[in-house]
Amino acid sequence: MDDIALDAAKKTAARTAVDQWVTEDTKILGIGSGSTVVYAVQRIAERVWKEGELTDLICVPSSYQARHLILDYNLNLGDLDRNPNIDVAIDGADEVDRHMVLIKGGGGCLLQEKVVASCAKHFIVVADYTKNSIRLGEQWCRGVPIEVAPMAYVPIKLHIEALFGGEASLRMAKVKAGPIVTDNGNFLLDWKFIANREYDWDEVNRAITLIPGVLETGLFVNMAHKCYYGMANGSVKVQNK
Ligand SMILES: O=C(CO)[C@H](O)[C@H](O)COP(=O)(O)O
Repeated sequence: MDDIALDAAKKTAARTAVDQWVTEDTKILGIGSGSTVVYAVQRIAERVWKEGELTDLICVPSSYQARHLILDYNLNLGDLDRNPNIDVAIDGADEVDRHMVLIKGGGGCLLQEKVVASCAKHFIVVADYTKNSIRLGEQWCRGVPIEVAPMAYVPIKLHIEALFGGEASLRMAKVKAGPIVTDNGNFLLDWKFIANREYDWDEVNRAITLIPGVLETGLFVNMAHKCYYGMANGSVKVQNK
């Protein structure tokens, strides 16, 4: 499947989710990050600017990327100070398992994404079909992103490896020299867990979150309400909890 077909799948999933979940009753919308969410924002802008709907909708971003998208499409920009009760949040995912546990943070925005999702009554995931797995790690090979305080990344890495095996490595920037610095000024570890080991992701998430210096993990457990996958044949598959 080439990039054009994958993009088409992302677009169909995002547009379908927006049309099913964003209504005139939706006052506050959380906006996730990544390439699939761009199509969701485009569809919202189309409904606001071409169809004259949703004119009072306030969009709360989960990253600088999301903030810029909201501004670029001239939508109403909100924030959690003024809009802490979100009706619906729409976001992408790197992988989703059969229990709707997500890996997020491939784009490095997991901390704010998890905060925004946690403030939403309904958290809706949009993705192409390559994200839909039985088990985590089946298709996504880059591990679980973990946002950490810069001075603590080595002890955290050693702690995670001792607790759960695998290998956690510091995410390096591609253009800038040195590590990626997140929107919040932190570093990212990508923890490649042991494939084929049965992990209890809720327990793993709680244990990693308790390590001093960990800000957040990219494991989203019991958060997603529904996942929309754009399929290779042009249809949309909906996964429910
Ligand atoms: O978690 C994320 C960013 O931190 C993204 O939602 C995730 O990486 C999916 O991105 P894309 O829609 O580009 O596949």
